[in-house]
Amino acid sequence: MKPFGPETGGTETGALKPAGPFSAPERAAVYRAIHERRDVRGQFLADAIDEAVLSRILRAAHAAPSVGLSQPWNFILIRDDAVRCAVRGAFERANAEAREMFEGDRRALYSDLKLQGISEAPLNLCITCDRRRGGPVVLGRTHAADTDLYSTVCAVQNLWLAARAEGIGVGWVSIFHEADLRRILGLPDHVVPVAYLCLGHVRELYETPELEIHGWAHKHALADMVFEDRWGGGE
Ligand SMILES: Cc1cc2c(cc1C)N(C[C@H](O)[C@H](O)[C@H](O)COP(=O)(O)O)c1[nH]c(=O)[nH]c(=O)c1N2
Repeated sequence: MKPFGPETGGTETGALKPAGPFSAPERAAVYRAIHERRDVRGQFLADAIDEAVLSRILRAAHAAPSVGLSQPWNFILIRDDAVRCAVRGAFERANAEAREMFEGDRRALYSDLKLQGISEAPLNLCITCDRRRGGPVVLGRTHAADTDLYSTVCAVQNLWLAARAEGIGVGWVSIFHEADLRRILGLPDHVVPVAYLCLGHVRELYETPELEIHGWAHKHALADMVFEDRWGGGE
């Protein structure tokens, strides 16, 4: 079988199908994936990810919504140690610079944080956005140029949630000079590296975000984030 194909679903008949709520256990599973998803840096097991599992989570990413159905993403699967080693070097360079951007206690705390699992994770994956995908004028992007990037992030989130359901941990690493990633991965100028991800099986995950555990940041209450009708709640 060709890897990652063929597509299933999508009858293209234009027929509607029932779309009521999921059953209670199905809903619970969806919310569980959402609430138990974590950014993983240090819990990766060495076991390779089975191709069937990888295919399912890539298919979930590829099912994401995209502006004008442009599907601007590509998935670069990185297993070569030489490539990872170069990416790890790019991270170390940027991370040393990042550390200097924080002052005092924050700098010390930053130094203690583990912010990537590039070498430990059995698979690295770069999800890119082709800014030319769909041609010069894309429906929905005519007045919002960055919607191709937003679409790609939708694919990232789909993959992250599907991975959680499969017992695969995902860690997003963004501490790079973009030019370094471009050079190492051979990206053309019109392709943006949106997400560099580390993937691998995990047996355990933290219950709360690691940055919260280490006192770097805390989760905000939903009630503080919801406004009515206009910014700030309309006082
Ligand atoms: C765009 C983007 C970029 C990054 C991240 C996330 C996102 C969305 N995160 C993970 C981030 O720190 C994490 O999502 C939050 O701390 C919340 O934790 P949970 O994802 O809920 O575990 C992240 N984590 C990390 O250790 N190194 C990194 O470079 C990044 N970069």
